[in-house]
Amino acid sequence: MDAMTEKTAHADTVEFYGARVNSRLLLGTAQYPSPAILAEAIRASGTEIVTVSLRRESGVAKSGQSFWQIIRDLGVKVLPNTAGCKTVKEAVTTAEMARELFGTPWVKLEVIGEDDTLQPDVFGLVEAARMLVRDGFQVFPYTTEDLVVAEKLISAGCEVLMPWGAPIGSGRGLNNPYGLRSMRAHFPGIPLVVDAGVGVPSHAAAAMEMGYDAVLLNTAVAKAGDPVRMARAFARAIEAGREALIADPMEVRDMAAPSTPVMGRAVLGQ
Ligand SMILES: CC(=O)[C@@H](O)[C@H](O)COP(=O)(O)O
Repeated sequence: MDAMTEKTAHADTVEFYGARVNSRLLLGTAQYPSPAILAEAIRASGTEIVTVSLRRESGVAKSGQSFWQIIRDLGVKVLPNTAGCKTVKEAVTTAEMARELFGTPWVKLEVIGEDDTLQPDVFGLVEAARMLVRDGFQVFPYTTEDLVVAEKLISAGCEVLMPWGAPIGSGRGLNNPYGLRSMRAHFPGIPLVVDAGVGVPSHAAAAMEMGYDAVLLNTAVAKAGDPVRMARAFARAIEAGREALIADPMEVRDMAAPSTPVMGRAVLGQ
């Protein structure tokens, strides 16, 4: 990389609702073996935004306190989520409580429509997004790669979209690369974040190579044998994928093209 490209890559930040961050990795905070490992994984990931479930906070009062202290000490931005909410009413109420508790207008909006896949109820999602935006929230909707739904979310006032890679916790990676590519092409100016289902760093790198602005993940780091090392691996993969995109990858071709040009003919064995 020449000095100029290096400078450009380093100045490469991303903006969500006017907040500019350097790291394109957003990290979930559930299911870590211990609060200490969670803190170390957050540090190793270099993330500047962590997503936090209100249910977890209010459910476990005591560990909730130390958890909140850890997040505060790390100085990262908090993106409260409505994880596990299945109705519009539940999601909106959870978002309102989260705003009060965490003091941020940001909300990662999940309205879950189905238990086996935990896929979004996109009808409820659009309705809840509309209500929350009207109420002053800055909504990060967990959605599918459906372009019609995406248009409706944008009309509702969402300035970021978070299509799923695969079902939450599945680790399957990018189930529908075609759909995700179409979405990127269709919304060139909207920050797009692949959220959920990412299993290994190469999945995250692939999302970045497609032109996604960031990746949100939780289980792949929290459930790794060594979450701290895995957090670091994801950070590097996301940087590599982003750098590759900026570097403008070669065209894919069907036929071979010799990478070593041959001039003349070698005369051997005489
Ligand atoms: C923490 C959170 O917001 C999850 O609901 C998110 O969608 C991440 O999913 P994975 O755990 O599959 O990475």
